[in-house]
Amino acid sequence: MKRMSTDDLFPKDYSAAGITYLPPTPPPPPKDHHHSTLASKLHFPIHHKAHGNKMASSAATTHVPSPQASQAAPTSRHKHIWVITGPAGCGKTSVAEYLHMAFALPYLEGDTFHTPENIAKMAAGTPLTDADRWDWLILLREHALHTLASSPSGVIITCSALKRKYRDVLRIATYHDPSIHVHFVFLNASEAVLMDRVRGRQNHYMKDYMVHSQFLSLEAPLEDETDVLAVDAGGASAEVQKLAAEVVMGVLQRDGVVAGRV
Ligand SMILES: Nc1ncnc2c1ncn2[C@@H]1O[C@H](COP(=O)(O)OP(=O)(O)O)[C@@H](O)[C@H]1O
Ligand SMILES: O=C(O)[C@H](O)[C@@H](O)[C@H](O)[C@H](O)COP(=O)(O)O
Repeated sequence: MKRMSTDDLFPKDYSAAGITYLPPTPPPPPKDHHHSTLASKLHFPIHHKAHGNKMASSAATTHVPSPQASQAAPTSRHKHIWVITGPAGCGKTSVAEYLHMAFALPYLEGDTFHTPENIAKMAAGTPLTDADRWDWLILLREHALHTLASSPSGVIITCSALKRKYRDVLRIATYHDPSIHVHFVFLNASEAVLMDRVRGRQNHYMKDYMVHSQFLSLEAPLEDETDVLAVDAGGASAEVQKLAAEVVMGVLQRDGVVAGRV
């Protein structure tokens, strides 16, 4: 694998490094059906939509900025790294694009930080090993930190972060600056649901038969991972996006955020 230079880590031209700043278009309307089965491995309260669920009823009252009206980003006491996590097909990209618009925060797409070797491996149907993932995770963490320098209120990144030790690599971001807070928005849905979604996705190197390997690797977050915000990702895109935005907004409100114009 190619060794990283400082220029690779902190390039002048972000687009060349795969950093995605999406254009200001609203997310597409929902086009799918609700599936409610949850991964049995999860040890956490999960944020559901508001149907007789205690967690959801408080979330339902949280005001979330609409994606079309997000010019004024909320200001925060802390620098937040929002890691949108979960196995392939759980909706990381879809949720990250929504949060990017809703909160006017930069967004780094984790898939674009893989080496060509890793992409070729996954495209050929071979799951990555721990050794394949370390440099990817570190690169993503360093880019998130670099992005915070110009966007101090926060940055959104997508990263499957399937194992606890991978999440720990991202948590090291807080060593650099105690005002940095890392949050994992864990999108929780069943293997069958994700298989269906990945099967329906076009032009992506990750094929549906890779979903099983992702679940074999998955170490769903434990209760002591207090920086995890678990969201029921089994529903339609619009529902999942809204639940994710609500948990983010909940943190920002607790953080004493001054809400921007919404
Ligand atoms: N909640 C959802 N319900 C149905 N389809 C979804 C949902 N979220 C995303 N999708 C679709 O499923 C596929 C995988 O979603 P994506 O956001 O790329 O997941 P990930 O980034 O986690 O691999 C895409 O085709 C996307 O449009
Ligand atoms: O969109 C997807 O299908 C996923 O995001 C997928 O690409 C993936 O999860 C990785 O980036 C591979 O790395 P891991 O094997 O560590 O998940």
